[in-house]
Amino acid sequence: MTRTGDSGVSITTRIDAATAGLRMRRLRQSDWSRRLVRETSLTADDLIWPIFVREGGGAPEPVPSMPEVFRLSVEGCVEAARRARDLGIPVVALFPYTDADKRDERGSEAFNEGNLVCRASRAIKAAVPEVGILCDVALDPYTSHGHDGIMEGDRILNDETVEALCRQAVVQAEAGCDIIGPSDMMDGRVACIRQALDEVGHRDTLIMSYAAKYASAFYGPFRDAVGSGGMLKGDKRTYQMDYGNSDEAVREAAQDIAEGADMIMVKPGMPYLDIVSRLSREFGVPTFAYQTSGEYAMIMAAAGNGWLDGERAMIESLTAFKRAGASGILSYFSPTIAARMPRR
Ligand SMILES: NCC(=O)CCC(=O)O
Ligand SMILES: [Mg+2]
Repeated sequence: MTRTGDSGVSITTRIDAATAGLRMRRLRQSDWSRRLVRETSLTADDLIWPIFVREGGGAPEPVPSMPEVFRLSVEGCVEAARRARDLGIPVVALFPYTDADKRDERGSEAFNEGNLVCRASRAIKAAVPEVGILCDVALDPYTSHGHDGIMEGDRILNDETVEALCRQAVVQAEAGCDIIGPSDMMDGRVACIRQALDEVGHRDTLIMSYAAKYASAFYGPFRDAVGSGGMLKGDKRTYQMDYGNSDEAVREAAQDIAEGADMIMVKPGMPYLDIVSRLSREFGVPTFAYQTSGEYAMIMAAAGNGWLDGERAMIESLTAFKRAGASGILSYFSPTIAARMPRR
């Protein structure tokens, strides 16, 4: 059938003339052609799975604001690491739930070589050595005020905090942690941590710096998960970045790379894809994105209400990180996704 416009010229002729015969929809007409030309795809190799560890044994404990996410015993973490290995997920990231009675002003529990993260790390290394372990370096899981550093009045002290972070990094590396993830946003911490690790012989321990970590509303459920929700006094805007800034992220990343970061990270993820894209292109250093607890909770809540297809939304969101230039993603969806993904 030939349709004609007002002038009597066929629409087909007009479109062909205007597009020089190029019809973009040809490539989208079937599943095989879409698969054939797809530019970006996701595999289990792209995933880092953040897990929450708690004291005691027994069943996994649900995190109310993160449906289907649980706080695990040390033995549960070992099970999770086995699952990661079986699913082809290269790395698990450990986050401790710390009871109020183990927290203090200076976050001393961070240097306890028998703390939860260290015990979980040792247990995983012993049982599942083929899975990488990432441990955050920051004091917030251990401070009574919920800040990432040491406080004086209402100020977070940079240099005193960096000294503490170096001790924390060494304790974690001693416990088998493969990747140190400084998430504190103090200045100069990457160089000091690198030096501290090297001095005690941990030259091969990697550093993935949270280079551009924004002061964000998207961390809310995570703070519940690790028990710092109610504790935080004020906010983190004097050390985490202002969400209006992009050039500043470039300067932050340049600094961390110059100080010895092997990999960099942007956090949060979905609202900051422009930053992921900019940093990955600008530096060509492996760049990761953290799809935060708030992003996870949004998708899960909407899916739980039947407002969107959760399965499709999670795959789309994670693929978008790769399209933006991320080498990989820290995501609470990791095991669910990996179970549905082809292995490279
Ligand atoms: N340093 C780790 C985090 O702050 C995670 C935040 C989140 O998942 O919301
Ligand atoms: Mg910095």
